[in-house]
Amino acid sequence: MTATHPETVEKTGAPAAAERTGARTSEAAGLITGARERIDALDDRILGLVQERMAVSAVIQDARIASGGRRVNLSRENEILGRYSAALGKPGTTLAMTLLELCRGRV
Ligand SMILES: O=C(O)C(=O)C[C@]1(C(=O)O)C=C[C@@H](O)C=C1
Repeated sequence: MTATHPETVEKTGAPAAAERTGARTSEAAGLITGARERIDALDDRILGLVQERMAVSAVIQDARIASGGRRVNLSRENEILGRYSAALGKPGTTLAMTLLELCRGRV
């Protein structure tokens, strides 16, 4: 919870746009507010895709385990880590490891 300076609180009780965004002009505050809406929409899609990935991964793991195999397939994980690393560098590797943990749990 962040404190709001009393002068920035409008009658609605909502902080002014400048306070919400950190901008020093109303133009910048308007741009930031619009761009944040786009980011929220993108994050909604990313979260939906992560949940979809988890569901597809579970289908694969369940089939492999039911056939007598193991939950984890390290050579496939290395392929995935390589793709994320090639696209995004070291943080991509971290992101891929987080996705894999969400999909198959901790190993
Ligand atoms: O591709 C597989 O074989 C999967 O089981 C999916 C998945 C993944 O989420 O990408 C999950 C666990 C495995 O260790 C490797 C990859």
